Amino acid sequence: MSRIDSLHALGQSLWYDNIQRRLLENGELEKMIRDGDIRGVTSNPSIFNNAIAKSSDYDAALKPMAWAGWKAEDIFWQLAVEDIQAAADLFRPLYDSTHGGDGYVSLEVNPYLANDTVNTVSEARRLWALVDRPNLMVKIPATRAGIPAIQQAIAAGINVNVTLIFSLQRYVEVMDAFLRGLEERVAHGQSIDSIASVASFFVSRIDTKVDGRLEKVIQAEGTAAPQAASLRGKAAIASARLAYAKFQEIFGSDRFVKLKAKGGRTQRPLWASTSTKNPDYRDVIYVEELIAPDTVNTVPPQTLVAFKDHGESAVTIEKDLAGMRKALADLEAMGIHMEQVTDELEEEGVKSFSDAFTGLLKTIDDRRTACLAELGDLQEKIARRVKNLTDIDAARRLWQPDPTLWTEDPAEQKEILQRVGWLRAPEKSRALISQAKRILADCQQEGYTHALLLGMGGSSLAPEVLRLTFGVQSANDKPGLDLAILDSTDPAQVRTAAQRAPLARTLFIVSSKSGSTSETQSHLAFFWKRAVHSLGKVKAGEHFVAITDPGSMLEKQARERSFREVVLADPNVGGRYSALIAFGILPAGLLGLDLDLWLARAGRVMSVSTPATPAGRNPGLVLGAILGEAALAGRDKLTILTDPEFSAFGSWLEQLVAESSGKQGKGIIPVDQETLLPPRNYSKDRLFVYIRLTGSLDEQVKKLHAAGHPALVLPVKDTYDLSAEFYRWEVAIAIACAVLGVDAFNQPDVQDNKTRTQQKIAAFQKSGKLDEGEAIWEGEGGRVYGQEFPGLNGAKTIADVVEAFLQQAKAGVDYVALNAYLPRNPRTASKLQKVRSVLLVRTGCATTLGFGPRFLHSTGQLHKGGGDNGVFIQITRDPTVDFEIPEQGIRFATLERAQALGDLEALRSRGRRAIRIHLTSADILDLI
Ligand SMILES: O=P(O)(O)OC[C@H]1O[C@](O)(CO)[C@@H](O)[C@@H]1O
Ligand SMILES: O=C[C@H](O)[C@H](O)COP(=O)(O)O
Repeated sequence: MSRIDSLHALGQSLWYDNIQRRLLENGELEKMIRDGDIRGVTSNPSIFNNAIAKSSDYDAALKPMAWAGWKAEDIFWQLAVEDIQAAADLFRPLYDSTHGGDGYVSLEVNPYLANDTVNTVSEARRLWALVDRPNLMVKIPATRAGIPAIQQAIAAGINVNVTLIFSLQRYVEVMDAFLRGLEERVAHGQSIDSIASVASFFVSRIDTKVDGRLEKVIQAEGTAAPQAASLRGKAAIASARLAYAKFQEIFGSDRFVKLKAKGGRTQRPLWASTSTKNPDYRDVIYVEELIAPDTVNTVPPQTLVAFKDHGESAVTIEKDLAGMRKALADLEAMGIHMEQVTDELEEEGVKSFSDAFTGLLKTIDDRRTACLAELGDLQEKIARRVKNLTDIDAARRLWQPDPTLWTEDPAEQKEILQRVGWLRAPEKSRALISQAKRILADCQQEGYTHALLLGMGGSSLAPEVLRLTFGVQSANDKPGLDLAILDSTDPAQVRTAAQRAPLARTLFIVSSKSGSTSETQSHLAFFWKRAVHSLGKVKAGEHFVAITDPGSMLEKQARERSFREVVLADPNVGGRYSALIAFGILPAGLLGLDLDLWLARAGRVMSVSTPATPAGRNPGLVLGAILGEAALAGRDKLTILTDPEFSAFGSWLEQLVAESSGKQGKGIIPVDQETLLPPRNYSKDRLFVYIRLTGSLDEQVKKLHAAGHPALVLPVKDTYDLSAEFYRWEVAIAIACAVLGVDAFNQPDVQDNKTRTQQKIAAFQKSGKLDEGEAIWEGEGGRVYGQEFPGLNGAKTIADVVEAFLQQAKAGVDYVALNAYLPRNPRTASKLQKVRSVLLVRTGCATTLGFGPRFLHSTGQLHKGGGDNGVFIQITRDPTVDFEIPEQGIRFATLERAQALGDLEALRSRGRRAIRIHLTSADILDLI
């Protein structure tokens, strides 16, 4: 039997005098409950001050409320209630199994109200309703004004933990108030069997004060000094033991027997303030000396550790009661009057909790102000917008979904009804965990080492972010599969993907919601043929897994070819919102991620994104309000900054933001991976967002703030918070689109590009060549296609062409998009990044970089459907390798070029400023 079990066997429950978000989030509190260490939790304003002011645990939760314009006190109660609810939920099984005997969590009323009966009662009612858990105890101080409040709260059916009890006399009043409350209920025919209460008798503080007085007597070295010395450390235990005797008397009386017959429970004494303050005393003295049936002892962390290590259990409460009485009498005789002592303690107790509360609110207020500064000139707009989103019931309408939140168009409305399944993904996707684990375990056992995911946009971006963020993790004591993605038709890139892993050890994941995406179908054709060729048809199937919507063409193909597994996705989720359903979960599992933790992190954000959450606390809703308002105010270039650990995140976010918002001439332009320059390089069209893990960009972000740029800092704790960010941003974008008045779930301009590409391929299949059109410029190293523009004729070099073309770009309004139909590899990317930085400084415009055809499934929608503020430079080059796409009569290079031509044509059909620069012998760096 553990030391704590022994204590419990004697009738004393140990509660924990501490709460902290970290303990709730990292499973520590849950473990303590499971291990039987604690049977309840108490909090007070000092504990919350300690928890909030001395940690960064609450920063992420505090931000949206600050941005939404909440006051410090409202922020505090929201945070406190969340912790109390979470703890109460963890204790619920204990509460249920003990039929309300234990498993309580206490939350104290506002300490400023300690002398105000009426407001204490209404505060108790407010907290009871707000926390809404049967195992809550509302703490009410046993001040004079508190006594009637206790009675009224009990009569109202509220569980009460009476706090700050120091004197025997007051304790008797507390018990009386409790009984009166029960009696009142009985008189009104109300039940009393579920009402629980404890009376917190504060112990160590009595010794601290009495010992202080004794010390003076000892210092005076008079005749009373030896007796004073012998009385040190006696007053607290004596008072508590006598209090217990009163408890026995009152709860053994006929008065209580009557109530008991109606189901009334005793109001257990709870020994509070039981950490040892004087290091000369045993560190578990206020536990060991007060052990009794029907009691609770609430201990802070250090006392719990000490008791677990060396606490001794025996019923001690009745030990030497006569001696206890004598000790108190001796103190009186010495002029140390307990009534005076306890009056002072009560007053000081109220003051110290009020001071802690004041300090706490001040800390929250400082943090709130700092958060508000991140909004720059958007502050008022955001507060107004969040209020408006509350008024229009945006969260409920998102979850419902009510399509009128986004659109009046009946066809769009119909589609939206099947597009918000992702909201419940953190819960629903739990069903996929065992499947993902099984596939990984089987593959590991069969000697697979690699996976290649074939997919575009929403079907590939999240898996790639996962691979880049987490690397290959270990699962089942072996590495997970080394996953790569292929989302390019560039032949060199197809080759790289094919060469990366030996076919015999590679699992191919064919990922497509629609099942018919042409790039994915081409990749499937290519790799299927290779697999059949080297492994034979039967074995080839074992190397393929499909993730797709039920009934898709891909499902059919996969079944016909006997794929190892066909994972059917939730059809009520659109591609770019699919990171937390099968499209993201299976790859995450194959990489070896801890899927329980992955979904739990997203689940935490989900729990504060529901319609029941106040709008200001909903992290995605507030972020959406900011994104939408910023765009309306001309800050439509969402510039994504991250610490290196999160650097891949932006490529997923690009699609979510651009494809959701970029339509009907509106849109938010995601700017990812742009080199961060000093603030003078930016205009008023920017909204920066910094996903902060280590703070490597703190200094630069500070400078942005100082220069008046809005730059939101979103703190993350570790890489597993990525799932929480996926979820937060999905809500945010859905809300931002509502603010902008666009349908967040369709991509009306993507098809045009596809159709033009298909036409070009059809023409190629007839004539054997692609019609590239007439070059508008031809010179050393390359050719240029598109609409002529001023300055072109005088251009001698490609750099001159670029320079002249970009004369059209308006600083602070336009963005310059570099769209490269080239292999995406580090060398090419770094050259293009260099070009990008030069163009940023030269034009004063935000710059983006996309690789075709990948970006067509990401930012492509915005390029065509968004505002006319894009200036597009396409870059193409003839490939050095090429492969046939089986059964399609074309090669990859032809498909890639047809896509580039279709893209340019689609842009120009909308009057966009766009050229294609075809590099013959010139290098990418020759563009600048
Ligand atoms: O999963 P699928 O159907 O292959 O689609 C891939 C991508 O293509 C689009 O439908 C259009 O670009 C995206 O929305 C989507 O993520
Ligand atoms: O409910 C618990 C009390 O608030 C707590 O035990 C006070 O302890 P202290 O006297 O150590 O502050």
